[in-house]
Amino acid sequence: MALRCLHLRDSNPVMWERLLSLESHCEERKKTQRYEADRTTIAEFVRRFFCLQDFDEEEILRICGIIQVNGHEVPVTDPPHVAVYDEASLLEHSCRPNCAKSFSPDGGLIIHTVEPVLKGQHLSICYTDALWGTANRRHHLAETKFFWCSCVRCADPTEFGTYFSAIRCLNKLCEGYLLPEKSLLEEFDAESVSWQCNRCSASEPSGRVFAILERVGVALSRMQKGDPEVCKRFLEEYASELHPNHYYLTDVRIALAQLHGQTGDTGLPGVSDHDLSEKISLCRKVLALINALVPGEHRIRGVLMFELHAAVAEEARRASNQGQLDPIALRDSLLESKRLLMEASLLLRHEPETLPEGKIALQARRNLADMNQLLQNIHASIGDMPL
Ligand SMILES: C[S@@+](CC[C@H](N)C(=O)[O-])C[C@H]1O[C@@H](n2cnc3c(N)ncnc32)[C@H](O)[C@@H]1O
Repeated sequence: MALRCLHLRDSNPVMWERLLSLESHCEERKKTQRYEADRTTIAEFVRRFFCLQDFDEEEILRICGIIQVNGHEVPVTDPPHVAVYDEASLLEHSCRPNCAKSFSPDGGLIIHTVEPVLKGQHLSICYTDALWGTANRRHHLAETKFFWCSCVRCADPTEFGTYFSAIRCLNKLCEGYLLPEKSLLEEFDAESVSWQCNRCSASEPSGRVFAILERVGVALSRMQKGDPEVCKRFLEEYASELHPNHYYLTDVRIALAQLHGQTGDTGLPGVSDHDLSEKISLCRKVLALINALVPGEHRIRGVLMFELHAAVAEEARRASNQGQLDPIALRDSLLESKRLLMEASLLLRHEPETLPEGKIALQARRNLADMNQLLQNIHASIGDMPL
C-alpha cells in the first residue's frame, strides 16, 4: 500500500497532492512503537530493496501515517485490502454516527445516512467498533487516530440509558450498576476514573473493574462461539457480574440469535419450540438495544431483522398447523415477518453479493416474493383485501 502511494508522486502528481493533503499525525506517531516499526519494516525496506533513495525516510513515514489515519479496510477482496478515499477522509468520527459505510463490489466506498441529517449538521462515521464498550473505543481511537473522542455517546456514561459498558455493583446485596464517575469528555484515559454505583454510591477503583472485564473478556475469547449450549452457559454465568445489556453479553446474544437454525442441516424447522422462541426474544432484545445505542450499525441490524423475520414466520406456521392461530392472526404474524424482511432488505441494499450480508440481502428479496404470494393466498382464503 505504501509503495503504491509513493508511486503516485511520479505517475499521478494530482492524486499525489490530494494524498499529501490528508492528516498523517506524524508528530504524535513519532512517540509510538508503530512509528519505529514502520521505519524499519517499511521506510528502510522500501528505500533499500526497491532502490528508492530519492524518497527520504520522513516522507515514507508520512505516507504510513496517512494510511494509518485515513485507511479503510475493504472486505471485498480476499484477503481484505486497505484503501484511502480522500473525500470520505473529511468525515469525522462519532461512536453514534449519522452515516454508515458500505463497499461496492469493485471496492468503491458508499456513504449513506442512517438517520435524518439537518442542513449544516456534521456528517460522521464510526472509525472504531461501535459494539465495543466506551473505554475500549476511546483507547483504540486515541492509539490509532490520535484523539480522545468527545461524542454524545462518550459524554454519557450510561450510553443513552443502555448501560452498555456497566457492570453490577460489587456489593452483592446492592442491585445497582457501576459506571465511570464522570463523563469521558476530557482528555483522559478511562483508567484514571473511578467507577460509582448508581444505587448505593459505592466507588470502586477502575483497576478493580477492568480486572473483572479482562477476566470475562478472556473467557469470551476462549469460548466456542459456534456452539449454542456454550453460548447459553456464558450468558448464565456472567449475568451475575455484568449489566444485562453489557457488550460482552450482547456479543454472545448476537451469535446465539443466529446459531439457532444454522447448526445441523434441518434449518429453522428442526429447531425446538423453546429455541425458536429464544431466537425471537434474542433478536428483539438486541435490535431494541442497537436501535437505542447505535442505529448506524445497519449490517448487524439487517442481519438480525432477517433472522427475526424467518423465526416469526416459522413460529406462526407451527401455531397455525396446531390449530392455535386463526387465519387472521396468521396473516398478522406474516405481515410482521414481511415488514422485517423489507427492512432487512433496505438496510442491506448496499452490501455486495460477495459478502455474507449481501447474500442475505439477495435472499431477503427472494423471500419477499414468496411472502407476497403466501399473503395473497391467505387474503384470498379469508376474503380479505390485499395489503
Ligand atoms: C480521517 S481524518 C479526518 C480529516 C481530518 N480532520 C483532516 O483535517 O484531514 C481523521 C482525523 O480527524 C480527526 N478527527 C476525526 N473525528 C474526530 C472527532 N470526533 N474528534 C476529534 N478529532 C477527530 C482526528 O485527528 C483523526 O485522526
